[in-house]
Amino acid sequence: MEILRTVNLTKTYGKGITEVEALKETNISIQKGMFVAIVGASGSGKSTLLHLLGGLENPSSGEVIIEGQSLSQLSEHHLSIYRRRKFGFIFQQFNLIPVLTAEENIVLPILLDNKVVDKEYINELIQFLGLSDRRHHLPNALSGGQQQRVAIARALANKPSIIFADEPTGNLDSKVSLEVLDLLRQSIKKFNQTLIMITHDVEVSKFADRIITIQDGLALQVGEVQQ
Ligand SMILES: Nc1ncnc2c1ncn2[C@@H]1O[C@H](COP(=O)(O)OP(=O)(O)OP(=O)(O)O)[C@@H](O)[C@H]1O
Repeated sequence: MEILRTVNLTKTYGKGITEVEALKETNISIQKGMFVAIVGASGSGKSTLLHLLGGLENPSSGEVIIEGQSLSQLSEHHLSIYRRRKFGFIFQQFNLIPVLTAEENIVLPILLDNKVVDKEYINELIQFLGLSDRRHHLPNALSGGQQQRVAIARALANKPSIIFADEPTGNLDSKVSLEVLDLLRQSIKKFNQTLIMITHDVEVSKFADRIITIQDGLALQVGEVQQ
């Protein structure tokens, strides 16, 4: 089942001599439950594509359609609610709040959304991500891999349908990277989620079910011909 589709999606930054066509007409379709890697050289347009798919930036033209809902038809206010409820974001920087414990960081997005914390699910997440004995620690008492696992738990806490990850293992050594990727892959299967992840690392992209390559702003789904 398709969860996300783009229709002639483009993004241009700047005007005149500073104009950059960061994303050329892109038509991709992503199936529910897939782990999709976006790969390409530096400056090829990976972050631009991820930010458009996740509703963090507006396209210059074209549309992002998620489960039948066009993001551009939502007001700024509704888009931010939609993003908070439907999406999880993981970045290279863990962005944890230093004065909150691991567990408090994980449940923060739920509290900010005025929702009741599903304690059983949070416990399951904490256990699944191997954080049970670290839940009351502050971020600076955690290793890089543990901090990224907290950031992953935080991204999964609101049970998002799609997780967007921008080089989530970029700050981790290779052994820890593989562990984190394996956990991410397992968690999307366990919680029936879709993962869209940027990487420039070929080893990392091997974890994915599908690959979108991007070159000079032109995105192609591997194995599929763009119309
Ligand atoms: N806010 C912006 N204003 C102007 N140009 C931008 C902006 N953001 C990105 N660009 C340009 O758009 C192009 C694509 O950038 P993007 O960040 O999407 O690439 P990337 O593949 O994610 O790169 P990297 O791997 O280095 O992070 C680049 O030429 C970049 O300079």
